[in-house]
Amino acid sequence: MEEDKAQPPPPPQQQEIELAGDKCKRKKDSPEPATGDELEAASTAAAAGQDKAQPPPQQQEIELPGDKRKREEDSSEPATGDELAAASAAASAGEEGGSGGGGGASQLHPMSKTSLCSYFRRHGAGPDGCRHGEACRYAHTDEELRPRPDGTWDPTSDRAKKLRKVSAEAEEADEEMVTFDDKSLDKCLVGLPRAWVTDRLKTFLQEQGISYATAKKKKGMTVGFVTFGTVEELKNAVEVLKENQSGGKEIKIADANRRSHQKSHTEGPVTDNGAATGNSSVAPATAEGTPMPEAEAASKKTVRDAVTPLAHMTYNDQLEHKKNSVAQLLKKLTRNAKKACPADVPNPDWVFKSKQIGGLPCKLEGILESPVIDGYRNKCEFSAGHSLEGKKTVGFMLGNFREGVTAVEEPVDCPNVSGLACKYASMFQDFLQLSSLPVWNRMDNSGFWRQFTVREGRSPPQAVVAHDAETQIAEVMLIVQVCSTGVDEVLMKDELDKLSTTLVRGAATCLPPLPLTTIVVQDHKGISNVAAADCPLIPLLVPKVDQSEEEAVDKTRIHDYISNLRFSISPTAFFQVNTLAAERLYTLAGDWANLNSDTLLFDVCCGTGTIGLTLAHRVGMVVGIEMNESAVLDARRNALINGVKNCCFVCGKAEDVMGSLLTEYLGSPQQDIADSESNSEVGPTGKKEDTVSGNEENLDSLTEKNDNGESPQPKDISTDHPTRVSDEANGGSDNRGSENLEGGHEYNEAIRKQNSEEASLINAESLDTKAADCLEHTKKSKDDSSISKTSVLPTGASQFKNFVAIVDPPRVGLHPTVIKALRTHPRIRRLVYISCNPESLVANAIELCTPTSENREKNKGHRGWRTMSSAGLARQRTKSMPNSEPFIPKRAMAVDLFPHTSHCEMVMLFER
Ligand SMILES: C[S@@+](CC[C@H](N)C(=O)[O-])C[C@H]1O[C@@H](n2cnc3c(N)ncnc32)[C@H](O)[C@@H]1O
Repeated sequence: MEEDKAQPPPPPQQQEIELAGDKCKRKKDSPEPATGDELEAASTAAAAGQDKAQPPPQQQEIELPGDKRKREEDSSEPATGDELAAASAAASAGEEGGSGGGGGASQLHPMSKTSLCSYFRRHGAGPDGCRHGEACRYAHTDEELRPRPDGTWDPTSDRAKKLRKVSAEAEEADEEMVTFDDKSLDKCLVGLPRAWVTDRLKTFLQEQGISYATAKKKKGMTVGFVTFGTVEELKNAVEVLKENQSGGKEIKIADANRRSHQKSHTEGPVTDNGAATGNSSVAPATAEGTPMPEAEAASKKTVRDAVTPLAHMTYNDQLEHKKNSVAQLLKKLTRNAKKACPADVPNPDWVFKSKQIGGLPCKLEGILESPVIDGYRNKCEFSAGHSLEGKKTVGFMLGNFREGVTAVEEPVDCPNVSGLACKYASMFQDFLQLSSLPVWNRMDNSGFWRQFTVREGRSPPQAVVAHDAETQIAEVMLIVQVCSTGVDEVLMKDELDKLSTTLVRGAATCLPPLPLTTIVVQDHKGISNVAAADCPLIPLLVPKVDQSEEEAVDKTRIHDYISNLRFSISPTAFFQVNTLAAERLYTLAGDWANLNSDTLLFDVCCGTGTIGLTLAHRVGMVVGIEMNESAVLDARRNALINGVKNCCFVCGKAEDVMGSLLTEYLGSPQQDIADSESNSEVGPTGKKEDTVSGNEENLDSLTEKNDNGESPQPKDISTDHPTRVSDEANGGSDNRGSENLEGGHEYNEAIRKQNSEEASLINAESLDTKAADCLEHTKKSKDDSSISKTSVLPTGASQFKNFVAIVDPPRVGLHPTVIKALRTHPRIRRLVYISCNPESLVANAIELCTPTSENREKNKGHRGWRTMSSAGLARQRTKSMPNSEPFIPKRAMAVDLFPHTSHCEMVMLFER
């Protein structure tokens, strides 16, 4: 924080660092007085151990908790050890002060009997020992010992030793002494080498793969201050530092609080994750047009630093940096699995072998680079807000709102953003200058214009002439997020029409003209940044001559290509932001999954079906699971437009449907595989046909139920689709809150139309038998219980021999229920985990790979889970994991989908 230097040194009374639970003053003559921006450190964790390597007195700026040995200068009470011996000797020479002696408790000096008598300890009573007997002011036994006025015990006493042991054990068991909360990301590092300067600290953090927002080392002190961008970054740092010591000395992280007078004057942490993705809601801290507060103006962060913090490195260095970070995180898996392994079970082999590969749980095979390094993002979410100068701006936030940073700056010089996206952002920004409606103010949650998203789709691969990412963009979807609360409908419609005209004209007048496929308005009335999936969408159709209504509806989607398949993408569906790198990612996952025509592949968190569909030709059948209904409709449409017939997609939360789907397709986890095989007979086709009792009956009843007594007909999936769309299509209640918007009706109508259009296309004939059965099955999968009731094994499902799951969850990772279902189903032998957040991958992997014991613990509710690290929580959960064969981590590879940022995808193979 450069600006610190400009500030005058604080008065001596500000030159303090407070460590939690123990206010310890720095010496006033400290060689490095705390500057005005100094953090007041409140440490709960710094305590134990730090006092072991105390510097010479003149260097000891900080006393840490546990160092409570400070004595009043005028105290007549010596400490234990030599001082005590000396004092005792003096006492025995007749210099007894007035404080010792016997007498009743009421007359006791407050320090009397609060230290052990070293003479008595060494020699007992008698001529060479303590001659004072009961009158001795020091305690002769632990029983006689009294607590000191501050509640502590003589540190040499058994009692104190026991307490220390207990607290050390508590610390070991509960590493969460640091607050893990996104409101307390300011931390101090204790135990750093004194000689280090800030740059050395930064290098150290980088070497260890610790991401952070800001770091500062106090010269000549053992303390540094680090502000993390996210709780994940903090948790990683805690884990890594526990393992990696500097100069043989452990570095501890402790909570630190900014001095109150500093709070409004320090820069907020800026996360690395590229504001490009989601630093959406932005508001000016001041009235429109008023410059930002001094704190923000003082910020020297550029939007490039905020969005692409690695852009200053060469691409090779970026890759190296990411690979190292991933390696550090992977080591956590080994450590935690070892820690969580029950006492009555030996550590797994891979844990033993990890020593040969530097603590890694398996080989890290490197990092796949992105085929495109600049302008690769096919989706940019620009915030609408005010710049530092108070200008209405469309771009990226410079920092976090919670830290008081609300400034938005234009996306200049952010190498991950395409020129096309910048041009559209600039058009929208120009429009805002003249709009009569205000930009969103996050301070009071008011305003109209909130966010502007540019989504790009590329030409089919055969049409690509040049390898410049920009020239491949063939379709563009613009999503304008507004908040219609309290806004006059006529005015709003007028403004949106004007905006549409501006964007269409702007695109046409660019040289060369910019593609523009569709403009959609999203009406988000909530406070949070992220709009709900069912937030009303209003198409502002791009006017085109001779465009039929049906085509216009279709324009609310764009298309992109992966592995020569065409993907239709609706406004809210997830699609990897770096399409070409995603292609590599999916291919790698497919290669590791060891697929063949006997494989039934579960594509968990499948989005628009990208993974399952691109791998469908390598497997017997794919079952995709996804909670976003638009994405599921996209996935089904994508299967259709690419002629893929062996995929089906289930709409539901994986945690609600996974267990039942596995039981449906693979049989119950408890059921012995051998039994199930012996229960199956080989049918006339040579395929095994399920003869598990009850299935036929259930099949009959299902047929009955479905057909209502009529002969089987292709189903309109919109009529019994388990999601809300189907409810709407059935004339059910529409809770999208869009009835006040003409366009809301229009879009909902469009959705209905799409659904029935798809329904007429997706029928039993267009899919092969297995997938059609799956579709039938899906219709029953509204919730877990309904799935269980529908105990129909899809025709042909029993023919598969190889059951593989490829999971690609969101940042939080897989829900524990999904992990448990996958782990406890013995027929899932292979699992490929694709992760955009190695931290949550590690947590999930701990649960997948830690051996379990026959004597499993009951779930105790995990008190304190809110403050636990994800790894700590995962360890706790392994204790109640049903006894089951653990997976073994086999190989891992990082895949760089996000050049210039610190983010990285990972693929990891687990087998058993
Ligand atoms: C990282 S994306 C992966 C999507 C897809 N595999 C792809 O590569 O395009 C994660 C997906 O998981 C979905 N999702 C999030 N939570 C889920 C849950 N609990 N159950 C099922 N799907 C979920 C999201 O909607 C999103 O589409």
